[in-house]
Amino acid sequence: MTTVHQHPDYNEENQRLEYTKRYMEAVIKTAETSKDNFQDNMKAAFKDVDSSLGYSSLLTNARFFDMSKEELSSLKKSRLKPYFARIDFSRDDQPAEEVIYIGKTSLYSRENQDQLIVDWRSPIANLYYEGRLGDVSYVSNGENFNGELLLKRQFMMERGLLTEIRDIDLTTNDQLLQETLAGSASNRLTEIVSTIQEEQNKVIRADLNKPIIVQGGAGSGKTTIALHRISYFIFQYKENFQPEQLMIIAPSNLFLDYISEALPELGVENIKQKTYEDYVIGALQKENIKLKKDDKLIQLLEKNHQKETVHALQISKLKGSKVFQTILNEYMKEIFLTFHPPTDFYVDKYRLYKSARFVQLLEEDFYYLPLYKRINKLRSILQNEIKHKKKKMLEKIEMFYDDKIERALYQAKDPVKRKKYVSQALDKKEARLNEMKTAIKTSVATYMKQFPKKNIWSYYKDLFQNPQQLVKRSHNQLTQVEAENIIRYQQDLFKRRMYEREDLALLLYLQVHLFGIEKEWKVKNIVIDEAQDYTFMELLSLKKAADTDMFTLVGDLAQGIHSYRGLTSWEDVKAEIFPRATYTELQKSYRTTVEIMEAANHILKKLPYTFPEVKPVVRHGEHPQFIPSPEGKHYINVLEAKLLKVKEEGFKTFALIGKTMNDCMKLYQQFEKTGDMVVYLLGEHGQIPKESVVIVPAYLAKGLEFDVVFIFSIDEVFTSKAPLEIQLLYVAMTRPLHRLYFYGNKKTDFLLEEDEGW
Ligand SMILES: Nc1ncnc2c1ncn2[C@@H]1O[C@H](COP(=O)(O)OP(=O)(O)OP(=O)(O)O)[C@@H](O)[C@H]1O
Repeated sequence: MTTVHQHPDYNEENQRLEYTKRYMEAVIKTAETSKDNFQDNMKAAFKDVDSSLGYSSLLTNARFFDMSKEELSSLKKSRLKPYFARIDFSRDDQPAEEVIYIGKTSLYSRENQDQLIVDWRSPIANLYYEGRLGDVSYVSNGENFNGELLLKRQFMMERGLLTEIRDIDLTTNDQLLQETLAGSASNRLTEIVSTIQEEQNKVIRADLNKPIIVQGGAGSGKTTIALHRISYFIFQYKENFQPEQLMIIAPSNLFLDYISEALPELGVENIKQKTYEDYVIGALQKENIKLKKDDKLIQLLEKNHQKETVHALQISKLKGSKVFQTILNEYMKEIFLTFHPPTDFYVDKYRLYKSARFVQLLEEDFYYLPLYKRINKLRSILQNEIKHKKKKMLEKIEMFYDDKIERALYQAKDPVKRKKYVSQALDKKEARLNEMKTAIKTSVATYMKQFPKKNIWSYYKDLFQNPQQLVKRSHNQLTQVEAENIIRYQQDLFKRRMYEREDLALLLYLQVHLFGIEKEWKVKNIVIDEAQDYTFMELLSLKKAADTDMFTLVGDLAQGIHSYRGLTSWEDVKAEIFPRATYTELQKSYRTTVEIMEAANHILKKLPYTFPEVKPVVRHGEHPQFIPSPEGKHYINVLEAKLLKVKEEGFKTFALIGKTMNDCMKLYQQFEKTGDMVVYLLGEHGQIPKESVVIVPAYLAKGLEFDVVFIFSIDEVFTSKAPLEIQLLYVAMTRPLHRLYFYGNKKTDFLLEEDEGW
């Protein structure tokens, strides 16, 4: 094996690294103290360096020394590994070749603005991810630059020292990737900037002004690249957007906790992170909403699930489907009609506004506003109108009576009569003026009173009153029976003052169109992980609420365990919600070994419909293994013995995955009773403890990964009768990085064939 010192350029690279580290130190120190100290800090950093190397030429005054807190913090983080790659690029239009060092953050020379380290997100760094040696090009600020890529080099470093230099030529496959993947999961996602693959890079850097939908197999890096795309977005648009204007929506708080570790590394920790429920509850400003437990999946997994469950699932599917878009749109048309005034607007006897004009403003001019906001606008328009005409209207009355009085004064001969007439006219004038003043004060309020004043909750309840009406609103897409079922189901919920998850999207859709939502819930860019688990209506209402179509949707239909309500294809989402979206598929998987992925692919074939096979990057490991488990106390002993063994092998994270939470609780209790090991039972809201053994049901393990996974069965077995169970098993089998064990009574409990050799 060659050592790093044997690389022909070792000395040059080592010096470069030393120089960069020292320069970084001086910059960091200066940023932390005062910019006037830069020279002194530079002197201190290079004090023991041979002056013949020419570093003294750097000791000129810093012409530019501004650094944001974020820049300083990322610079500090990359002290021990300032860069991970170098490319040499000879641009066609320039005589000298450029030597570019690529790192997680950029570093400029304060003296001449040279880039000592180029950020991985910058345009030229794209050559590292996409370029092969030879003719290449890259685009920066819309301009194309052609040239030749002469060198592509990777650096391994430990504690700031070079441990390996690797030159990538046309034939070497990506060893760095292989090595990275062979490492252990510290239970969390990390950044992968040095090993991003070409197909992944395309997603990360895909047009930032367009939505993107990524269908990617298990372990293809969807979560990881979605986070890198945000990081890339922030880098490109840091001048225009605050991180708070970006948002990640993830399936559970557990999942948010899981990804949270990768966020600071990527400089995106300040973005909004929410579950869908939390987002909607926040946007509706209804913290105390009583949400029914979202347990339809769990009920479906129970051995003898009831007819009601099937019924409830059908309702979920309908409520999430685009049929409800039609229903809600029709419903809103009806609501709008209740705001068409039957009469013109009068103040006293004066007609100030025609109802037709009112309707025109409502339906056309203020079309962009939510209904109740339009009504507020119209109220102000009427008030304004009065304000402008008030004086004139009062004057008209005054003039009318003054005129009368004057005529009486000149024309009436009899002084008594005249006096009486004038005094009556004066009284009348006074009375009319008072009437007018009252009308001026009250007419807007009176006029507005004819419109309904309801809140979102009563609108929502009114939607589910009459089955025929619901069928009609659905343009006959719902049958009478379906409509009756939905209404019965909803009224039962309303009686208990409850809502369920599927109501949230519909409520949000109505809220956006009728009342609008506060600005803080509008964002510029949204990333949705596990997007296959969302319904059509959820995605649609989110787009409307956030007021952007700039979505990055990543998901895997093969893992669609919520497909009873969620998506079974991306078609409608692309065609009807995100027509501008680019669609990409990722079929290569980076998480697990060939052996485990093959076994998982084999299980997926049992589904009645097909998904393209996921291809693992070539990394071999042990075959998955079935371990027959004895009954009773022994069960835990055997499991613990195996856990200890794999721990000794150096693996760090372990999950015991069961089919249901019930089975997980049973295993957990057995551990508590008879086991010696500390294990954690993961729930929806938990956090994932580091370097420990966790017990988790398969549906919650979705999206997570562990070094070693045991899929166990105590009372619950996987059957191939329902696609859901096959998908759930597939999800569980694609969680491990290195090892997979099945732990139960018989192989067939995990849909494995008895005669399979393992
Ligand atoms: N280019 C890469 N270099 C190194 N590691 C990678 C790369 N791409 C993905 N990985 C690793 O592969 C694993 C799977 O990635 P990730 O969890 O993002 O996949 P996913 O597509 O979201 O998976 P799933 O759908 O199964 O949850 C992670 O450990 C990630 O760090």
